[in-house]
Amino acid sequence: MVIALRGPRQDAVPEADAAAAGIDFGTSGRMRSSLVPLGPPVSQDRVITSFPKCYTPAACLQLREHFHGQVSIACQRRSTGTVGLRLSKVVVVGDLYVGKTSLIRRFCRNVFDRNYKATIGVDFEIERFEVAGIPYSLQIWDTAGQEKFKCIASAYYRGAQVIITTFDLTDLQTLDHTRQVWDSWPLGQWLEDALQENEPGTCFLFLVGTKKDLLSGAACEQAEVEAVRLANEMEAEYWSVSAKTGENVKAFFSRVAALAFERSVLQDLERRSSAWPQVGNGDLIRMEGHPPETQDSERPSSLGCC
Ligand SMILES: Nc1nc2c(ncn2[C@@H]2O[C@H](COP(=O)(O)OP(=O)(O)OP(=O)(O)O)[C@@H](O)[C@H]2O)c(=O)[nH]1
Ligand SMILES: [Mg+2]
Repeated sequence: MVIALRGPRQDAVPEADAAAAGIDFGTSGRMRSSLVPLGPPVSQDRVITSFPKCYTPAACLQLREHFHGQVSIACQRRSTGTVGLRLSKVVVVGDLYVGKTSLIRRFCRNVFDRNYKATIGVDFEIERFEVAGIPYSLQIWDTAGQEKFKCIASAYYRGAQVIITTFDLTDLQTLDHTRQVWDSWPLGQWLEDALQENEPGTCFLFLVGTKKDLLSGAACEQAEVEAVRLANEMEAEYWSVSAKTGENVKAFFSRVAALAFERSVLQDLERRSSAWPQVGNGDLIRMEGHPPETQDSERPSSLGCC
């Protein structure tokens, strides 16, 4: 089977950097290592210092204005484990022609092409950020909307931290379709594939309305009422964007990066706290005196992000 997969653009991950970081793109463009290249500092517009705001409070699952306390402390101490070395996976799904590729290209390359070129199979971009002083990278997967390519795309959904479900604000059939897909979960097409490949509750879901530039303010608000309702049902955060004008695109991906980063750090803290080495079989050692005090702030209590 031929898998159509295009790799990251060469200027994003220069081969020399990739080799230094142990990344091998081979001839297919497919990356074989999850190490992040040791490149130059990330560009200024990828530096996230404060918790990015949501699009609207009604469409948002969490209104916090700061990073989780444990995450802030871990970042200050630069004890975020392997988070800065790994790639977090973001998968963009939705009907054909809704603007998935355009959205990703606007963010990653700051370009917009009005000509439609259907995505064949899957494609990905790697985008480097610095979040709260820690390097962080997203691997953003663009999938094909055309039915005949879906089986290829579904193989790449595994391990996603974020699923971005897109629909076209000017074609509400694509929102209806998203609803049908959601309502028929666990049997509904692309969301089924994306969610089934991942543990329940481990992915952030976003619902994104595209082509905002083509609607008047009033028409957009009208379309958004329905979309926000569905987003709430899906427990997804809602955004409206335009790849053509770039409206909300950077703000949206900053939010995606910050939420995914925060969860990665919390998961890493939890993993490390549960992986303390145990000596012997665990019931032969008796502690005398008082155990050393542990600060509550150092102990991750849950993975909850609110
Ligand atoms: N005006 C406007 N047109 C857009 C916008 N986003 C995408 N388009 C246009 O919509 C068409 C489809 O965009 P794509 O990004 O290729 O759509 P896609 O979802 O990737 O399609 P598939 O790869 O087939 O699944 C193209 O002609 C784009 O130029 C937008 O924000 N505004
Ligand atoms: Mg596409």
